[in-house]
Parts: sequence; C-alpha cells; structure tokens
Amino acid sequence: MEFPFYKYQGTGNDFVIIDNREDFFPKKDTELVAKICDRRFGVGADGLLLLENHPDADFRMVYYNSDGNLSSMCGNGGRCISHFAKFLGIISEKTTFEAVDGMHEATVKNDWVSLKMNNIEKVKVSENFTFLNTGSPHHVEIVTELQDFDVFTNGRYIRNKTYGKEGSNVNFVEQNDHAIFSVRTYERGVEDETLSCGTGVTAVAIAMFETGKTSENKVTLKTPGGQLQVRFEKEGSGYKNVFLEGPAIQVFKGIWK
Ligand SMILES: N[C@H](CCC[C@H](N)C(=O)O)C(=O)O
Repeated sequence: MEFPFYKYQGTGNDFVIIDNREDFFPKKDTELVAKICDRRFGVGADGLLLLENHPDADFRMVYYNSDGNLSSMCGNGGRCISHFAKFLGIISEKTTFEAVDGMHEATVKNDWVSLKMNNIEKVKVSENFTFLNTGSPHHVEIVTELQDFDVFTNGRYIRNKTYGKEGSNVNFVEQNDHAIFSVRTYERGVEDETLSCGTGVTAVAIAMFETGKTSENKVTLKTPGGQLQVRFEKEGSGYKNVFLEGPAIQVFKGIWK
C-alpha cells in the first residue's frame, strides 16, 4: 500500500504524520506503525500521527508510540499536527482539534506553535519525586549532573518498578535559574530517551511550581532537542490555561511503498 507521509520534529521529538481524512490507513496494524517508526527498516520516528476528519472540530489527532501501540496525549505531536493542518490549508492560524484526552486549542505562527493542554487536577508530591498526568503520566525527579546522568537505565527502572504494567514517562530535571530548567526524558512506548517530550516538560514546569522551586508561572525548559516554554495559572489544587509553546518543523515529505 503506497501513501504519502510528512516527517516532522518538535524540539527533536520526531514524528511521521499522515493525512488520513480519506480514512485509508489500517489503524489496527500495530506492526505497520512500528515498522514505519523503525529507525533502520522504516522512516524512523518517536511516534506516528494521523490527521482525521471530525464532525465538529477542525480535525481529530490519533497518536501511536513508536512501539506501534495507540498512546496517551503527545504534546509535541499536538504542536506538529497543528502546523500540518495549517500546511494542508484546513486552518489558518487558530485551531480546535480532538485528541485522546479531549479537545485542544492551538495557535500556529510560522514554525511556532502554542498548544493548550488540558487542565491538571492532581499533582502528587512525594519525598524525592512528583507524579502528575498532563495528558500522559509523568514522574518528575530532580538530579545533579543531568548531562552525565544515565537516563536510559534509571528511566527504564522507574518506568517499570514504580509504575507497573501501565508504566509512566520519567523526567530528570536540573534547575539552571529561577524559571529555567534542563530536562531529559525516558519515554514510555518509545522505551528510550527522546530529545524532548511535550507533556513531559509541561509536567516538569508544573511540578517545579508546585514544589516551590520556582514562583514563576512561565517557565523555560531546555531539552537536548531544543527549548520549550510552558505557562499556566494555579486554580485551587490544580492548574488551568496551561500552554506548551515552541517550534514545529516539517522536515520532509515521503512516499511509503
Ligand atoms: N510516550 C508518551 C506519549 C507521547 C509523549 C511525548 N511524545 C509528548 O510530546 O508529550 C506516553 O506513552 O505516555
């Protein structure tokens, strides 16, 4: 089955995006998704996104991790698919689309996308880590010497030992300044470190505010793949008006044979 695809990256978190408005893609074919995402035998990506028609919203976003399984929300993917929707001419600058965790608004200005994340209800603060769900589950832990930290071994251990079968994404953080943090993420469903994780840096920003590491509600997150910004408003015990902002780049168009 031959079809066109687009390769995107959002601060190094990379995706294959397919215009599936004709609903041709075999959505239950886990093996095909994993093969497309394979970095040797396929295009190579952290995940695959389908842009589909939606009766009310501008489009529907379907997201698969690179293991081929349907996933929870992908923040960087949400930013890239919004850019793709504008490229296709479905939207101009603003959009409302539906993803697995509900409706999202986004604003696309050239290669810069601001994505509204869902409200965050529960932030669980433990002695040496914080756990919260920003559309995907995230463990947030402060470490020293982040640059030399073994993210893969420690991330994989925490993902399995602490969070069982369901697992969690695991973010390791170092504070650089009052409202600037460096982040490295072990991503569930990729089962490796990714160059950035959108729902992950969103979780880090909220966790750093919740635990008093910053009093700013606009936070810069430096990841190996580039810089992202997260802003938010505290509301009772949770957070609202949470925005994930940063670059979304279309790298190339290809044909899958
Ligand atoms: N792998 C994540 C979903 C994608 C998260 C990440 N790519 C993002 O930008 O939020 C999970 O299974 O929870």
